[in-house]
Amino acid sequence: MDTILVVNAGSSSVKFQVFAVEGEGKLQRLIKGQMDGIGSRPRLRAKGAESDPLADRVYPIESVPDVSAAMSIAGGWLRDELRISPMAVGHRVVHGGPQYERPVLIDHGVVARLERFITLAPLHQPYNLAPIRSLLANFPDLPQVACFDTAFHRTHDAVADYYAIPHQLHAEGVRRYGFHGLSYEYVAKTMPQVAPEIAKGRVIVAHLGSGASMCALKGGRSAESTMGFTALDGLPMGTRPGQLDPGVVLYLLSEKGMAASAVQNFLYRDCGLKGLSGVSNDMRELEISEDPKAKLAIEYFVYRIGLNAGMLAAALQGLDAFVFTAGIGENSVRIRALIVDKLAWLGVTLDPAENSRHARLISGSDSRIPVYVIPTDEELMIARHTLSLLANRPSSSFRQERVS
Ligand SMILES: Nc1ncnc2c1ncn2[C@@H]1O[C@H](COP(=O)(O)OP(=O)(O)O)[C@@H](O)[C@H]1O
Ligand SMILES: CC(=O)OP(=O)(O)O
Ligand SMILES: [Mg+2]
Repeated sequence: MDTILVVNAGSSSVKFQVFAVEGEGKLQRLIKGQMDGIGSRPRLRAKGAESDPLADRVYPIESVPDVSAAMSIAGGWLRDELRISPMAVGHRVVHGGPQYERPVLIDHGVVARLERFITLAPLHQPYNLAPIRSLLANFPDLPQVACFDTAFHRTHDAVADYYAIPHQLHAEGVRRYGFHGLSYEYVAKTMPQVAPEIAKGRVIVAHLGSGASMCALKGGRSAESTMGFTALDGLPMGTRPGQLDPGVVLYLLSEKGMAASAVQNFLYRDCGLKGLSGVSNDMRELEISEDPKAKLAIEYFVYRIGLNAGMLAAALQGLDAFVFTAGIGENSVRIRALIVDKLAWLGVTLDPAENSRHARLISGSDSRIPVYVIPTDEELMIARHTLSLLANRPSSSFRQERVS
């Protein structure tokens, strides 16, 4: 059976999925798993196509020191116990810089170019590249494809991606990119089945997970995003502040005497919901906390989403639908209700019963525009890209290149 392995490596986990390639390029999910708790309590968990449990194993902390080690344990399990030998591997790579507008087949040159963006995505890029390097070293003939969070946003009007700084810096790549593009692409591709007429129009998608951003879609293409040069900008997130006056960074450097590396760590790991609440970066814990600062963190999160919705509606010159996705957007009844309340000025209303049962359409029957919940699937998007890139190669003969 031909299979594609998809890897989504983060700072403390490696998520993976295996898809079977069926006739006419159809993909069937076979395995969904993750190795998390790297550096704390390493644990491999995986389920089959019917959510049947396939593995749940805990490892000694010293045997899984980093993402590469996690990847080799998960890879060994897939290869040795499940006899999976993929014809290709697709990876989520968060930063593709100005050059990559679409997924690309990986070679050493690609890896070297992507390494340049490590400082622009320190929470993601090093961990995205670690499994790529280790597979390239161990299986040099195995086709690997990099799929970028930034690529989907390359359809912005040029003016949208400038900062008001001297032009030379823009030419060097200091510009707005936008992230979560694989998630937005999946939602944009799903919209025509959900609401064909609206999919041609103006839609705001709110990807609310550990990282959070919003995207303005016009006719299924990205027109604006709340994120910019790095995944720090825009909405407040689990541990990142979102929009911040650069004067705050100057203050930390000059008044607090912090080194640049300390500021980087602070902005990526200690701010956002975690910093503001002092309780947790996890929305579930904030929702059950009685701490007034946890309530403030939720209020701030919702407030900023409301403000940014106004900005994106202006970018689109109107709005035909609003979509929630990712961990918080797909699961939190309360946060969705609070956000819809912030959209009341647009004539948006909620159907509380439909919201409570996580229906696809959660707006009220009198709402001026519909509000949807569309669960995202970045891994399926990566598998689709990987397959189509392989199929379009001039000399595509996968079977010769499989790992044996
Ligand atoms: N039932 C829920 N209620 C509220 N928040 C939830 C729920 N389930 C998951 N989340 C939140 O979703 C976030 C993680 O989202 P996810 O999309 O998985 O992020 P990532 O892929 O970036 O790790 C966490 O803040 C988590 O608390
Ligand atoms: C780009 C980004 O913020 O990704 P994640 O939500 O996975 O942290
Ligand atoms: Mg995510």
